[in-house]
Amino acid sequence: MMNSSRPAPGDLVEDAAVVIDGLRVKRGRTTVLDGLDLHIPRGQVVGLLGPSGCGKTTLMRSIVGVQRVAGGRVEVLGQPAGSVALRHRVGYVTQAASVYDDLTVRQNLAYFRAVLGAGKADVDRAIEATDLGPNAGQLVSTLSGGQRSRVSLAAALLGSPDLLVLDEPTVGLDPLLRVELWGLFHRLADGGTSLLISSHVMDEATRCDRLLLMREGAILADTTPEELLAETGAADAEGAFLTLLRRHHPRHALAEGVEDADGTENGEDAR
Ligand SMILES: Nc1ncnc2c1ncn2[C@@H]1O[C@H](COP(=O)(O)OP(=O)(O)OP(=O)(O)O)[C@@H](O)[C@H]1O
Repeated sequence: MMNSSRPAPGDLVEDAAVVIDGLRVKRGRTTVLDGLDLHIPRGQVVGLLGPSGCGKTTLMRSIVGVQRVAGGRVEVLGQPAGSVALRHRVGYVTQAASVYDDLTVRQNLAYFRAVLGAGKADVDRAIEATDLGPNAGQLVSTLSGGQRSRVSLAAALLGSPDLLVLDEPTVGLDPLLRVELWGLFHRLADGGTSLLISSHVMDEATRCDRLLLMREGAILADTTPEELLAETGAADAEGAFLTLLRRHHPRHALAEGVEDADGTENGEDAR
């Protein structure tokens, strides 16, 4: 079933990395999330996919505890989101690289390691994991966009957090580097880390263990890549997402003229 990982009343969710119950968030005058329920399993790579502005960053900010919420419950690793006990257990990489331009890669990581109180060996481990060895002595201001975002990722790996929340970590990276990063994400998950990774590149969906497809603040599907394709009959994640959109918003302009996975026109009566 598509929503099998959502918590139902009475479900055992102790095993979840994140449990969200009735989350409501307003940003400015907009209600971005309006009663969202979610259950993110531990030790898996979970993709959060959806179009720009659907609320992915807002959801991630709520999970890491930096978003003011209007209602509901967000529990992370058994603690309320944002609690002090989670400070070293949750790593968050925002879309904008949050490292110092006037320090080298290694100096940045040494600084964040000291702030976190992580072991000294962590710096080399993080540099190696993100393939930044050749750039370790380079000032961040002189790095390419992709290299800069890898420095932020390296900083998030310091201290080996139990949950990594990564907001579009592969944007601007070349295909080879993307594949390598997805390999790293899965190695981290194999070692027990839980990862929530947002993207609006639909073909990255197939690289995740589980998928959350989001649209206008709601979770359209909470599933696996295999289930998603089987259930929609689509050939790829993009087609599957369009099929789901049409089911939920049959009159949606986006769907107009788009062919369904079965080759039929996207009219109101196609399903
Ligand atoms: N500070 C803010 N004040 C008012 N509205 C905001 C604010 N930040 C975000 N929003 C609105 O909240 C909605 C969700 O934004 P959010 O950044 O969570 O989307 P997103 O799915 O992460 O988008 P993207 O993929 O483009 O980063 C959008 O409609 C956005 O315009």
